[in-house]
Amino acid sequence: METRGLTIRFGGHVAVNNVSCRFSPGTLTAIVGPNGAGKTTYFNLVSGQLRASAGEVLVEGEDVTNLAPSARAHRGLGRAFQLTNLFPQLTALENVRLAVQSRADAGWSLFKVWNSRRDLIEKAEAILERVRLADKRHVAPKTLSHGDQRKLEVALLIAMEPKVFMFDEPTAGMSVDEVPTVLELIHDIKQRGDATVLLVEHKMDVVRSLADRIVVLHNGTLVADGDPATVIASPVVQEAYLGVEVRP
Ligand SMILES: Nc1ncnc2c1ncn2[C@@H]1O[C@H](COP(=O)(O)OP(=O)(O)OP(=O)(O)O)[C@@H](O)[C@H]1O
Repeated sequence: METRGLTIRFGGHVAVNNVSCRFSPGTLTAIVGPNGAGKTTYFNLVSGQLRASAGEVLVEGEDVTNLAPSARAHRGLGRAFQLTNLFPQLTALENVRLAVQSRADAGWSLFKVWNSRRDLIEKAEAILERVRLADKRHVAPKTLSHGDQRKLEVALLIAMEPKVFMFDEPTAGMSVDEVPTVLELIHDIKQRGDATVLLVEHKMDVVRSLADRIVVLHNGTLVADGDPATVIASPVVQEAYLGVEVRP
């Protein structure tokens, strides 16, 4: 996935400013920066929730800039959303079943398709197992703990088999004991295949433990890009992101 000169203006304010960046399969890139730096807006531009004022988004060389979010999702851009795409009246397993069916172009009927496609059932169950939710398969999403809801979001994303996984602060609001599992799942996604993983994250310990590369945004502009140790040590990050005053 690649963005070229990606820019959005809100009135006179440039929230994302001419960001050109290429992300490779098998790599987890953390996008960091202070509050209001433009990280979530950049994600919105990539996934299509916002339309760019200028620039392009490319997936495997194809320009998707003018496509709606659903069409971008079909091209392989997968973004984890907080339960907005869940069916609350269905169980965790049924939700994953529907996502698996949708990916297999097997339609949206839960019963008709389900009885004839044992392979899809097994796939949904394997995904729930992979995200450590097998024992909660028959539970309604809203009764799950916050951490388990996040795991279910990851399950739905895995079911869609995207080329690019996008996580925006995946551990936000989670209790301390729930964090490691979700981080493990994200690590596992990167390890398993050749997925491109993008992570917006404030917590530097999380970034350090997961990222192969760090991109820093500041006032909408890309100000640093490289391997974690180099980027974290760079004066621009010490000053702009960590708030350390750097003197010559
Ligand atoms: N729809 C909008 N209309 C006007 N301004 C917006 C809109 N969306 C974002 N902005 C502005 O764009 C800038 C970037 O916001 P954004 O939420 O992308 O930052 P962020 O880096 O994700 O911050 P945080 O870490 O606090 O989530 C901010 O100044 C914000 O106020």
